[in-house]
Amino acid sequence: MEQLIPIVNKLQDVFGAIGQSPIDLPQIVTIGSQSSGKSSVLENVVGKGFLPRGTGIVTRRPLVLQLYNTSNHSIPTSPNAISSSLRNEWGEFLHLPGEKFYSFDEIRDEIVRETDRSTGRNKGISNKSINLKIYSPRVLNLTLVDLPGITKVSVGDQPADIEDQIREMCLHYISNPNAIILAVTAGNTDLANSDALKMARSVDPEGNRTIGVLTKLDLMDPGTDASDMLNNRIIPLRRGYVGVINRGQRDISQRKSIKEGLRKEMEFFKSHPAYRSLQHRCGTTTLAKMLNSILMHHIRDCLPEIKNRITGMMADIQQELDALGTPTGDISRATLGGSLLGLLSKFAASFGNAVDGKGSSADGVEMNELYGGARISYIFNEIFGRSLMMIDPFDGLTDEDIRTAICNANGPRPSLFVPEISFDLLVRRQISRLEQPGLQCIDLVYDELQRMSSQCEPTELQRFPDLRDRMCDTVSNLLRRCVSPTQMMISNLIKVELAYINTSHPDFIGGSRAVAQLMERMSREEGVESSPNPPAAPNKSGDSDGPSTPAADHSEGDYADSHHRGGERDEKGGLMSFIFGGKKDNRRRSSIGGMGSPSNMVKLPQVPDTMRNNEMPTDRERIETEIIKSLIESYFNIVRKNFLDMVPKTIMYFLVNHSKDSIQNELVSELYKENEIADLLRETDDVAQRRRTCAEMRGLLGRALEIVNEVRDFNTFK
Ligand SMILES: Nc1nc2c(ncn2[C@@H]2O[C@H](COP(=O)(O)OP(=O)(O)OP(=O)(O)O)[C@@H](O)[C@H]2O)c(=O)[nH]1
Repeated sequence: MEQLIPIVNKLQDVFGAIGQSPIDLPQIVTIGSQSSGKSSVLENVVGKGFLPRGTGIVTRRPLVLQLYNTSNHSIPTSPNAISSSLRNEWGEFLHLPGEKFYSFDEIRDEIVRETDRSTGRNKGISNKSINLKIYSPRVLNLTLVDLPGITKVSVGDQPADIEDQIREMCLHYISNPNAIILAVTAGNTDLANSDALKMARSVDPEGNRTIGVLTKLDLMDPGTDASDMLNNRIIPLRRGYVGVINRGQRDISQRKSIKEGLRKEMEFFKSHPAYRSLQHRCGTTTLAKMLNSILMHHIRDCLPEIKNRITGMMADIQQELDALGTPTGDISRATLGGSLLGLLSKFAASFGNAVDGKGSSADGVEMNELYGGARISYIFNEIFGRSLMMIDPFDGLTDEDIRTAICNANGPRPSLFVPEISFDLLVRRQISRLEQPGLQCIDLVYDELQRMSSQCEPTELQRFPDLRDRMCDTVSNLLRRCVSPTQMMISNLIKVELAYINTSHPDFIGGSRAVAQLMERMSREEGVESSPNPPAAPNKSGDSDGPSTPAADHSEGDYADSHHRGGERDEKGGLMSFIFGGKKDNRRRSSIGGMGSPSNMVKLPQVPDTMRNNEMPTDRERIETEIIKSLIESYFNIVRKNFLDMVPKTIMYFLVNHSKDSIQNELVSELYKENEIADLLRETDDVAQRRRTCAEMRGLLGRALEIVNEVRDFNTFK
């Protein structure tokens, strides 16, 4: 194992430095029959005697042993860890946090105590693991698992199904594909009946991660030996078998060291006639080498992926270093001027491209969502356009308001015709309502341009916060300056509309056609209801379902036709004579008549401060209201259509195109000033620091690649 320690340490160091997770080495798990020597094998592999051993069932809970190498890199210890150079090896139990065990005898005692704590003293078992961490400069970062021995007959407090319970426990650990299975069988027992081998085969049928370990070869009957087994002849395993001799119970009682045990083991195999020719299959050192080799192959299998990660990181760092460029302090004034111009042009160009839809955003959003000019188009069509079409031509205008406006336009005497002045007044009021959405649309596009400008910042700009701030200010000022004329133009669009209500617009319904339509509708309704009465007031928005475009309602042909037809209807009288005096308004008359005969002295009521029509509208008033409404709707639709067309054009001309076309000149005239260039292109300390960190990181990654290559070419058996 010792050979691997420096290599793995080097890799771990490099990974620690570059912030990557270390290689996940396989766990080594021992399984085997009771007293076959599992704990002894593990101890020898680790090189430390700290596991309880003895006859009968000793390991009664899984022991998960995590080894941490403490040689020269960060140690995962508790906060009050003492890193004494004298006491540089210690153990810590999960169930005793913060307590350090510097003596391995004490560790062994604590394992016994903790086993008894949950299983009792009478040979009970438990699948609750004991977790022990060993910190040492002489170990690999490995996890080893010692499991209770497989037994068939329950004794003491053991449950009747002890065999099944232990089997389940073992299967849990050896099923992990990252586990190397040490299937321990005592040499002096029958290999064909080895529980360990049977169990290992059930989870690793190919034998890729199983090593057969034969213990107690020193206890075999004289004249017998394990050469057939070691030669892989009895139950063949892909990785074969290793024969070992652990310290016997007497050696342990006499406190013989592991080192002494290993020496005795070597002597035994060298002097034994059957094993002399099987040295490559004998001894704890051979087992350690096999483990080494497996670990090394595992590490090598991980290397291509690690290498990929490192080269990927290197490319990123190089890219960042390129973006950070040369320190500006080292650059001549003339070159600095060129760099500044370059940055300004790059920004202006990418802003222009973003507006025109030619560029791509720095953060690559163009595949997932709309970007740049496309967002402006969305604002025009989806936000402004849709909202405008949603406006009801009679928004904020009730039939009652219209009636009052008609009365007011009439003045002291009722008019003979539908008073035009009330249409003029009301339609202006409705047209004014369009201004606000137009102005809001400017704000939306303004925000969008601001957003685009921040997305267009070249990455190099991050180095120069002063320049970045000044560029932001310049762009913001430019955009702000463009906003006022745009607002003024949008307001003017409304003013222009209000300046002249063009009732001879070809799309306008006109008075005659409005009347004609109403007549048509009334006669239709009369026909249906066979009612002699004039129709009740239709709903607020006339008889259309909602706002509709004038073009859809009345084509030019319709218009001419309607004039004609309207004229015909006029001559026929009917409704027109009803409106303009042909028919008597009975209700009004009776109401006036109700004011009493001159013979009675009537006291007039007081004149109220605020006067409104409080009677129900007369039929004539209802009809007048309907006519005014269809005039308003028709004219409003004409203006809305104009506005829908003109607002985007105005915003594009005064705000978007103007800022796009003048951004480069603006930036240069504001920021390219001989005496300010050096200040603008001064890097902040953290940029310099970042460049240093990147350079260091690049060095580290280079070193990591070297190490990875070294490990790849390393020969474990040299
Ligand atoms: N002579 C000799 N004794 C051994 C050998 N291996 C183990 N022993 C002894 O066998 C007994 C059992 O050894 P352990 O290592 O505790 O066996 P285990 O498989 O861990 O035992 P459980 O955990 O109780 O199943 C101990 O007394 C060891 O000293 C060996 O190779 N030769």
